[in-house]
Amino acid sequence: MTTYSRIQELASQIQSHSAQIDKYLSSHGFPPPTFELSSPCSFPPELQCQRESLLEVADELTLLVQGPLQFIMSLTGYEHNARNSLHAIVRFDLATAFPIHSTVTFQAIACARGLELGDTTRILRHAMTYHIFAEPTPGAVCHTASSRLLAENTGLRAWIANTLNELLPAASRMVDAMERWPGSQEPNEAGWNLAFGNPDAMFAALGRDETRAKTFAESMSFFEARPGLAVHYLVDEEAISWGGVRKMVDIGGSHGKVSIGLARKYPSIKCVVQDLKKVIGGARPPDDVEDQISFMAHDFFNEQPVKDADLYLLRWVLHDWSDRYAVEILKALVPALKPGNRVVINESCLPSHGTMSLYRQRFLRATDLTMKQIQNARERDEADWKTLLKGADERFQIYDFKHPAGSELAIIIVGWQ
Ligand SMILES: C[S@@+](CC[C@H](N)C(=O)[O-])C[C@H]1O[C@@H](n2cnc3c(N)ncnc32)[C@H](O)[C@@H]1O
Repeated sequence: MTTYSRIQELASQIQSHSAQIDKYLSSHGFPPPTFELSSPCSFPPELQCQRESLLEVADELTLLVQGPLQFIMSLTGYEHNARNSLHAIVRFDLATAFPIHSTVTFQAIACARGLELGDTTRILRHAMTYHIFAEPTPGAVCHTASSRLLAENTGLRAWIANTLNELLPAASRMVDAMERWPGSQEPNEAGWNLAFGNPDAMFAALGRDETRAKTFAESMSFFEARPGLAVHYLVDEEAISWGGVRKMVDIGGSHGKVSIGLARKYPSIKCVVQDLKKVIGGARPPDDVEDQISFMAHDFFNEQPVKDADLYLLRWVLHDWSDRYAVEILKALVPALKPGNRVVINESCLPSHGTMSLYRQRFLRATDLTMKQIQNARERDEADWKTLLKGADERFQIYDFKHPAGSELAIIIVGWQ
């Protein structure tokens, strides 16, 4: 009997997944993916699962074939520079320095942006190793699908700028912050504070810096537009029996995206959107749901003033805070709660041991580290959510953890006894 090694098994799975993807693309009239300028910058959403499976096995194969030594050395020795050429491309706006369909010289790009020729060439040639720009003939530069995306997508550029201006310096000081403030739960004792020599918590500090706050806001708008964060996962009747909800409070609800979605779907629901005064300022509901939505300035560390709601929502709020502060936010809600009320927490839920492949966990675990690096905040798994709620008040009872397929956020339904 022939026995196959793991790398052969993986290679055969790669073959099978790629064939299925190819078949779907060709039978639906999509071109096969290439790095060329004309290649679409994303895949049809129906291929999401198949692509994830392919990426998962391809990742394992790459790591196995590299071997531990080459893999660790590549991560530390050069992969970090992938971000640095991208940083330069965004900072100096190199992707818009020449028309999408033209081919120009390195010199022309350097001149267009007032940069030194040698630096420009080195940055671009490094980026080209990731198929960001190409050099079709010696000394000539043209766009690829990736560099075109950088030229045309302002949200993506804001995302990169925010990540590399704020998050990368914070990440690089995480271990120093761990040494200086071991186990700290304070939002102003994180890598970000050491990186910028700033004694204030990142969100507060950025709020006072108009330019950085604008880039942060644009980058979050871009990030939130991803399909995995769509509000329909929460607004669907399958997630929560919204039909029976008379009044809900969207705590830290920003400009009311969820409430607007709910009000449009359930004409009898009333929603109060709470956020900080500076965020909610002159916010007004859209005309078609103005009778159903109201905005209220409220700091969620203070006692919840709306006492007659039947459901309180915390969407994507608690992961911005360490347990010490998340408990305070939950405690401030307690005086408003009555038996039969529900609290819905819509947040990431880290997988329990053995329930998700290491490859698929990587994004979630990386996000968890980012939360630590910026504010000593965190992502949580089911056990962490239980501990957090019990720590706030024994009367919180978790009824259900829902993980809608395709959603990046779990729906945690909590009752009040
Ligand atoms: C990551 S955003 C989530 C927004 C919204 N819930 C959503 O799902 O899109 C966190 C929100 O918490 C708000 N926030 C931060 N500190 C707050 C506070 N002390 N009181 C009320 N809202 C606050 C922010 O202004 C922001 O709108």
